[in-house]
Amino acid sequence: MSTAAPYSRELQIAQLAVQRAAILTKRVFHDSAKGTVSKSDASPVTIGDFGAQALIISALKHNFPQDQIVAEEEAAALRSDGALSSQIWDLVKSTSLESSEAEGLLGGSVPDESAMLDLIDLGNSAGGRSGRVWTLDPIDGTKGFLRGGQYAVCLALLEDGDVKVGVIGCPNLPVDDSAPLTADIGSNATDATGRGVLFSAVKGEGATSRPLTVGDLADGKKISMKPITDLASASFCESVEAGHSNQSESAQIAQKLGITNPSVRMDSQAKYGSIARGAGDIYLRLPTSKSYQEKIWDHAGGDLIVREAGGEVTDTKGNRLDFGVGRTLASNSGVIAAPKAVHAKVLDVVQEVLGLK
Ligand SMILES: Nc1ncnc2c1ncn2[C@@H]1O[C@H](COP(=O)(O)OS(=O)(=O)O)[C@@H](OP(=O)(O)O)[C@H]1O
Ligand SMILES: [Mg+2]
Ligand SMILES: [Mg+2]
Ligand SMILES: [Mg+2]
Repeated sequence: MSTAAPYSRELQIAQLAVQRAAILTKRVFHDSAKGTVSKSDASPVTIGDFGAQALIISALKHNFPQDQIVAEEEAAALRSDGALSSQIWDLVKSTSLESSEAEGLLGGSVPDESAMLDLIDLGNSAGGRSGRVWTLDPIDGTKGFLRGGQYAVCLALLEDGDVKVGVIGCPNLPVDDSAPLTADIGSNATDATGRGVLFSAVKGEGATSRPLTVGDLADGKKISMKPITDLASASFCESVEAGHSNQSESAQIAQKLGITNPSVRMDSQAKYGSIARGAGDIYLRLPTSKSYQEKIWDHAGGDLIVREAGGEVTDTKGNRLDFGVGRTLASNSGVIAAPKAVHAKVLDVVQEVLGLK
């Protein structure tokens, strides 16, 4: 007698929900009016972020009504801006998967505009150490999205603070797992043929990649990090924004490790997916300020995908990322992701340069 793979239903719903949301974000990218507004921390949010959040939460509520949701966006700004809200509603009501069977699994369309706003606000849970919590970044790397660079639609399931399922849709990464890591800022690579990848992982079951929206969900191929023995040939990636990661410290670390390639700067959790499939080797995110706390939706899926592909992910103190303390990674500082075989060496140099040892 065969038993279903663990979390198979959660994985299937998460993959379909991310696919549908990614279709919405691509529609927004090709539309000149992105409805960009500036949030209180001066970061941008677009109708794509709001629309993708509404569609994914709708699918989660339909399938897992008891689960908590921690998502990046909230509807407050839309409740006081009817024009923006109706722009998003136009998108949400007209975006669906081609397969009616898949649409049925997601619970079909959102009933009306007011329900859409309420769905967006269901992402306001506090998170924490107990129970099932989905964490969602409808567009990770909004700045990358706006400039035609990398961005990702990110969804993960935590159970008692532990990541069990991670799904990351990257519309602008090459499908080919062996394509070299490139910074493609402003390269107009968006939607070019051969782009769009869906990374997935279930705890204990490994990590996969597959084309984002083409083919059967069962088509996922196992991915693993590149076995590296010689750090001199390693490639490392980091944020585009200097305010998100200390790039002068990372350059010193790379030099001390003997890495000769310059860093590849790309937005979003596409960095985690890229190293998990061996297109790159190391992801460094070094804190720029003591006060900024990383958000759980910026890391949960990527943390699992890299670890299931044979990597190690810690903060700069060497601790595993702790997703059970709320909406942020309040007890962590920075991120160091690398193949298991070299992680300790990388961490050692990080701590030396940061004066942590
Ligand atoms: N000060 C500071 N420090 C560190 N991180 C920050 C900071 N401010 C914002 N953010 C979060 O960074 C998310 C995108 O960062 P990335 O490194 O993936 O991309 S980027 O190259 O920096 O754009 C970005 O995600 P999105 O808002 O989903 O785009 C933010 O959640
Ligand atoms: Mg944001
Ligand atoms: Mg983000
Ligand atoms: Mg975001």
